[in-house]
Amino acid sequence: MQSSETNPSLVGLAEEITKNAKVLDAYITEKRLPKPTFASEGPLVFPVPQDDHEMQAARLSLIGASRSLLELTLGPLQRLNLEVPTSFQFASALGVANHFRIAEHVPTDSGSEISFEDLSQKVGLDVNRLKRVLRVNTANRVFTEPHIGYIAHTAASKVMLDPDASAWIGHQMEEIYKGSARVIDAFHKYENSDDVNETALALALDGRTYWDYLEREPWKVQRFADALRYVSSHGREDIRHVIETFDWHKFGKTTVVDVGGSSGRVAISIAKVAPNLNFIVQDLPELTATAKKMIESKEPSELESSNRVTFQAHDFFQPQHVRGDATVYMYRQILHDWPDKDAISILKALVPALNDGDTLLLFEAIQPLPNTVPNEIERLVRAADYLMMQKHNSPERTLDMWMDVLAGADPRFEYVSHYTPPGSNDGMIEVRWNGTKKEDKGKK
Ligand SMILES: C[S@@+](CC[C@H](N)C(=O)[O-])C[C@H]1O[C@@H](n2cnc3c(N)ncnc32)[C@H](O)[C@@H]1O
Repeated sequence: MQSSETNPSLVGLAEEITKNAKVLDAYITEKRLPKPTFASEGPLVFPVPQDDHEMQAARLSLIGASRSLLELTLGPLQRLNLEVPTSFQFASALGVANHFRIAEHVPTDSGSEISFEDLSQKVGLDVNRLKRVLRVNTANRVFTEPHIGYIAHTAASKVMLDPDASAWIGHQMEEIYKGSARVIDAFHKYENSDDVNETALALALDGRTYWDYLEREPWKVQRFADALRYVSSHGREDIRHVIETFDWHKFGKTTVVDVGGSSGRVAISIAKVAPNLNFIVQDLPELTATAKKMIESKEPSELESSNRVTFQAHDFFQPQHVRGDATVYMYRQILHDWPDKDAISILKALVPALNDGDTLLLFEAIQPLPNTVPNEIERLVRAADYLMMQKHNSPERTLDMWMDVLAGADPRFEYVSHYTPPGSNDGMIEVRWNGTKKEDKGKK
């Protein structure tokens, strides 16, 4: 790490901010893109395309330098004693606003507003509580109070009008957030357990694993699928980073089994760019039923690719029964939900279906080593790993950790390649099944 990163000066950071802000502003002006603003007409996504790596790098530098400048200016004491604790109050108040669907009842026309009293009637929340919750949000630029007693949208509050974005906030604030609050309790109670039942989130969910909890509350299955759809189509989690850079044609005409494929969104996206591939999407019975309904309601334009996608209920701990037609088995963001011993069991359950030369694709984040990526990325990847610990007692894995899981499952899994596209959180690890390897070993 450069000393300018560990010991930056206020002016040096301000200059870096100015330099990158000018680059981005010139680009936005030249391309006639909408200017970023807090106002309700503002774009919901920073108006620079994801695949413009140069502009995204300028943006990342601007965010990084801005955060460093803010943290230095606050000073360590104010940052840790005030800024960090206040941030979870903002998160809580956002969760309340989202839960009561307040955004849907605030008029969206530019310049229009609604009184607290009228809003209280519409959302069914006591006016005093509503006012206090919303004023935390307005201080965070989610909604605004242009006149005392009246509420209007900002660009940020309009995010909650997207049902998938709202599902994501609901999943985070009504499920994940509860687990974050129980980490200390879980550490005391379960010490160094790596059991999926003994997590901070399980403590918050009456001892149930997240998947058990979902199974008993079907509408939350739908919300989780919607939340995944949202997060997988934005920013670093956008599945297109990997899908559009991977060579799907090399498999020829074949069937891909997407194990734990949720509502089939990833399979359908791949089917669009890979006309040679058919997909079987496997998931828990509740999700599979939901997915089938979602497919039926698809736009005609989506149907061409979704026709090549079928659904099957399958528990991935049970032996894989799709064999023969299928030569590729894909697991996207599956094994990161499981501690090593369970991830190994999941892969062992695949082995009976494999023929020599079949491919296993692990479509997963490959965790970078500390201090090898900009702090802005480091924050995200470490938070993701911490979340996996709270939720499933599982880790986000480095490449070496992935290799250990594969070796633990079966020595006949042979590493072929891995990569993480620029700007992507997801990576791809390609593995080939070498069915003759064990026999060779046996002859020795
Ligand atoms: C993090 S999600 C990933 C979903 C999908 N692959 C994607 O990338 O959007 C994990 C998925 O695993 C599924 N799942 C959990 N336990 C399962 C099991 N025992 N058998 C099959 N699927 C399971 C969940 O229902 C969920 O859809």
